[in-house]
Amino acid sequence: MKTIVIGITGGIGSGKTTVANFFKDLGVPVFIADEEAKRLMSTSIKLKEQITANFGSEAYKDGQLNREYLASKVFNHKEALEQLNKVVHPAVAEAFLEWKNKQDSTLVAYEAAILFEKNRQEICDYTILVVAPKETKVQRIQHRDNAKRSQIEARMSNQWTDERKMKLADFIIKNEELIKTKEKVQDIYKYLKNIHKI
Ligand SMILES: CC(C)(COP(=O)(O)OP(=O)(O)OC[C@H]1O[C@@H](n2cnc3c(N)ncnc32)[C@H](O)[C@@H]1O)[C@@H](O)C(=O)NCCC(=O)NCCS
Ligand SMILES: Nc1ncnc2c1ncn2[C@@H]1O[C@H](COP(=O)(O)OP(=O)(O)OP(=O)(O)O)[C@@H](O)[C@H]1O
Repeated sequence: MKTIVIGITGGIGSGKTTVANFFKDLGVPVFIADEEAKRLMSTSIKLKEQITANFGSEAYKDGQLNREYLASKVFNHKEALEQLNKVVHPAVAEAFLEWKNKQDSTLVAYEAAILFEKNRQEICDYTILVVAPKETKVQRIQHRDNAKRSQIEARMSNQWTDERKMKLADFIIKNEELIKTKEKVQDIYKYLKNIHKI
């Protein structure tokens, strides 16, 4: 039977992982691209070599991915970010396909910050865009990661605006009140189960 892929995306701090976790609670297996990217960047010899060649040996500290260093190199330099995306994204895409084939579920979810930007909706049957006001997103990330506003805004500037992404999404979740977000996830889940007779 065909596996139905729900793509979950949204800007930094919108609440993608929160939405993905609500799907997980309903039994939907979730692939988190950010996490898989970091796992591969820490374990794949080929990726490690490519990243070190492009960004220098500081990209790894004691064998571990130096996230702060890489973030400082890429989020204010479009070409550097493109360079990193070019080596990491194909590896993540391959890992997703392998993962998908192993799932014993008709519905699976693919959560990624960068989805429409890289035309990854092509691998999804449905897409969900998670949105929240800019100030809310900044405050969530400041609170969660103790990040500076300038660092958050640098990442935002490498992502499409919500308005641009809204035109492409099948479902939009306005993630403000958590209980409403949870209900919306349940509604989408029921709708998909119903139309696919799962
Ligand atoms: C530079 C890195 C090491 C910084 O790691 P860090 O733990 O600080 O951030 P993390 O990966 O958890 O991402 C947090 C948020 O940053 C933003 N972000 C991450 N990667 C990108 C990107 N390529 N383009 C735009 N925004 C991005 C997203 O909003 C994301 O949700 C990491 O973001 C990275 O390797 N990014 C490039 C690979 C990538 O695109 N990963 C995302 C999914 S494939
Ligand atoms: N509706 C909400 N109300 C209050 N806090 C929320 C809500 N949604 C998410 N949060 C909190 O905001 C932070 C960011 O949420 P989450 O990690 O789900 O976002 P994300 O889009 O996956 O972030 P990132 O882009 O950094 O990966 C988390 O600390 C989360 O607990």
